[in-house]
Amino acid sequence: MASVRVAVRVRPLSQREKDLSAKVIIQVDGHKTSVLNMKDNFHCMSGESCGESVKSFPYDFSYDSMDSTSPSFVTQEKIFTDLGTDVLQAAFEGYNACVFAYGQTGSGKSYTMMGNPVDDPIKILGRRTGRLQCVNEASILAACPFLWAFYFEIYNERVRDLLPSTETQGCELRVREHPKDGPYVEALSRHHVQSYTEVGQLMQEGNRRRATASTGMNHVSSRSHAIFTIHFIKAMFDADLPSETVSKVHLVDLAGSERANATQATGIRLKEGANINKSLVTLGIVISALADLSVGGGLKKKQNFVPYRDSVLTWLLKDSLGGNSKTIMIATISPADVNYSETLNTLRYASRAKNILNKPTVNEDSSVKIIRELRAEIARLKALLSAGNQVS
Ligand SMILES: Nc1ncnc2c1ncn2[C@@H]1O[C@H](COP(=O)(O)OP(=O)(O)OP(=O)(O)O)[C@@H](O)[C@H]1O
Repeated sequence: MASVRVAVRVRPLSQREKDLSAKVIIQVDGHKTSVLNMKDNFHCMSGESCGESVKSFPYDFSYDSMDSTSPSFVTQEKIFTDLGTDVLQAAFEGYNACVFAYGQTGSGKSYTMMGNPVDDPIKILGRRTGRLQCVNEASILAACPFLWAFYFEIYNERVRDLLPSTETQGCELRVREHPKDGPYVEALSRHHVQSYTEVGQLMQEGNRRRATASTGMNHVSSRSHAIFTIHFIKAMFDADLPSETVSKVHLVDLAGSERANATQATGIRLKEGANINKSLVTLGIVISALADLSVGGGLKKKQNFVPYRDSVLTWLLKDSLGGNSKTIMIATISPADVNYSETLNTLRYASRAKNILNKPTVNEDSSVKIIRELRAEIARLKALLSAGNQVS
C-alpha cells in the first residue's frame, strides 16, 4: 500500500490580480500551506490567536513559487528533483506512476506540468538533456527500456488523439476496459521515442492541437484534460529466465475548475466550463470516496461505491486513484485573496487526497514470478532438509 503523495504549489500574483489590488493570503512554512481569510481578520497572518481565520494544511511538499527574490522561492527544477525523479525511477523499476495537476483555472497547472516554453522550459520530467536516465540526447543504451508515447485529451467528455495517425485524425475514440490492465483508449496512436528531445517534441506537437481559449481568468486556458502517457517496456533476465516489465507513466494536466462569472464565459465557453466542472466534480467525489475507504489503514470492503465511470476522466484514471500506481497530486493555487474560496477548496481536496491508498506492484511477467517464488521455496525446503539431516 502507498498513499497518494500530495504537493501544493503557489504561483506569483498575476497581472489581473495586481490590477485588482489583490492581497497575498498564502503562507508556506515547511510542509505546511496556510490560507488567511481576509474578511475574518485582516491582521491574522502575523498574529498569534487567529481562530478560524487562518487554515493550515500539512502536505508531503509545500512549494512557495510566489516571489523569485524570496529565499523560500522554489524553482521548477527543484519540483522536478523532488517529484519527477521518483516518478521516472518508479517507471524504470516496473511500477505504474501518475502525476496530476489539480487546481483552479489559471493557477499554474500547465506551467508546472509542461513548463514555460519561453523562459523556463523545465517540465515535470526535467530538463531537455536531463534526468530521464537512459533516455538522453544521444541514444538509448542497450539495457534501457523500449518506450512508447501517447497523448490524448478529453474535451466535452470526448476523447481525441493529440498525436493522431491518419486513422485517428478527427475521430472520437472509445474508452474500453481490459480485465487485467484496466481502462484504456482504443486505437490511440503510439509513438516510439528514443530520446528526451523526442518526448519533448511530441508533447509540444500535442499541446499545439490541444483545445485552449482565452478566458477572463487565463489568456491561454486549457479547455480539456490532457493525458500524456509513456509506456516503459523493459526486457531482462530474472532467475535465468527471459522476463519483461511493462509500466505506464501518466502525466495529467487537468482543465481548471472555474466559476462562470469569474471567467465571463458564455456560449461554447460556458458549455466547455460545465463539462470541465462536471468531470472535476466527479473527480472530487472519487477522491472523497477513496479517502473514506482508506481511513483505518487499508481499503475496507466496499460499502461506498466509487463512481469512476461517471466521467471519462475518472474512468481513465481508475488505476492511478486507488489502484496499481504510485501517484502524485500537485495542487496549484493562486496567492490572491480574490480567489480565497477556490483556493480553500483546492487545499481541502488536496488534503483528502493524501488519505487515498494505492496498491502499486511491479508489472512483471506472472510466470517468471511464480518460477522465482517456487525456486525460493525449493531452496528453503532444501535448507530445512539438510539442517534436519545434520541433527539426526
Ligand atoms: N509558478 C509560476 N511562475 C510563474 N508564472 C506562472 C507560474 N504558474 C503559472 N504561471 C503563469 O500563470 C498563467 C496561468 O498558468 P497556467 O496556464 O499554467 O494555468 P492553468 O492552471 O493550467 O490554467 P487553465 O486551467 O485555465 O488551463 C500563465 O501565464 C503562467 O505562465
